[in-house]
Amino acid sequence: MQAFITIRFLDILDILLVAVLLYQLYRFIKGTVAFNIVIGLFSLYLLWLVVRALNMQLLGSIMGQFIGVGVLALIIVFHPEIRKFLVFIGTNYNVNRVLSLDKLFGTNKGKAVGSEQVEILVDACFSLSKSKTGALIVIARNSELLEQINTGEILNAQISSSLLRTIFFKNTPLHDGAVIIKDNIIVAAGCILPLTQRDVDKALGLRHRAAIGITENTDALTIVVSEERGSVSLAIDGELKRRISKEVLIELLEEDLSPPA
Ligand SMILES: Nc1ncnc2c1ncn2[C@@H]1O[C@H](COP(=O)(O)OP(=O)(O)OP(=O)(O)O)[C@@H](O)[C@H]1O
Repeated sequence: MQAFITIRFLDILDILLVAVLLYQLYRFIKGTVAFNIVIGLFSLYLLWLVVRALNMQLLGSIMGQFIGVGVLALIIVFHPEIRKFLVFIGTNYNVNRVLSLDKLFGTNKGKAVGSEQVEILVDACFSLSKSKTGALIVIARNSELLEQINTGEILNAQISSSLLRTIFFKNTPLHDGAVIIKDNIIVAAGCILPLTQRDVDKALGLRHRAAIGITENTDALTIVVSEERGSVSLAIDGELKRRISKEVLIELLEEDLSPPA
């Protein structure tokens, strides 16, 4: 007897790819207003299917017209999200890790920040925390962050605790904005980062929103020192680990900055 449904390997791959894409899309829009819009549109689509199944002509044709222009409307409404999503696909560290030219040609640069520099960095952060000096330090990994670097002042200086404390010293020209570190070098200071659009704790201000924002679409890590509370937090993959101790920060940095196996 002929099997009623035949499932090919490609069908399974197809379903898996759609599932991964939907999951990435969910992660991307979760907590944003786009999530509510998607739920609203999906409910409308389900309603339209029911209306069609019940053969309700008038309502069906009105909703059909609406759904007919739906794709165009979606592109217009979600223009910023679609742009961000495409950038995310292109710069996401997982994709970069798999397709990395460095890896292909065996020129992997190793750790973005060496163990010695991690210690200097952490010392500087806790010294800033003690004096309640606000700071925002981004460590770039595979993402180049050129767009953000270009908004600041290029320094290309060795990582040193005194330099970091000087940069963030209140009322100096470079204390506003973020420092970006790449390949063991302080590349730039006074950089402007994208703010997260997600619903975060209302107690978090712009510095913390910027720390989260840059890690949502890139594989960068961000250390943020609160000027108000003196607490130190670390943002990774759009999540903020708040009020962490010196030991935990060193541990997390060592773990996350290790080159991919
Ligand atoms: N988009 C941005 N990119 C980089 N730095 C930013 C950005 N927006 C704000 N900042 C920095 O954050 C500072 C303002 O921080 P704000 O007090 O709003 O944040 P916060 O999260 O409450 O931090 P704190 O706990 O230190 O007060 C600004 O002076 C500026 O240095």
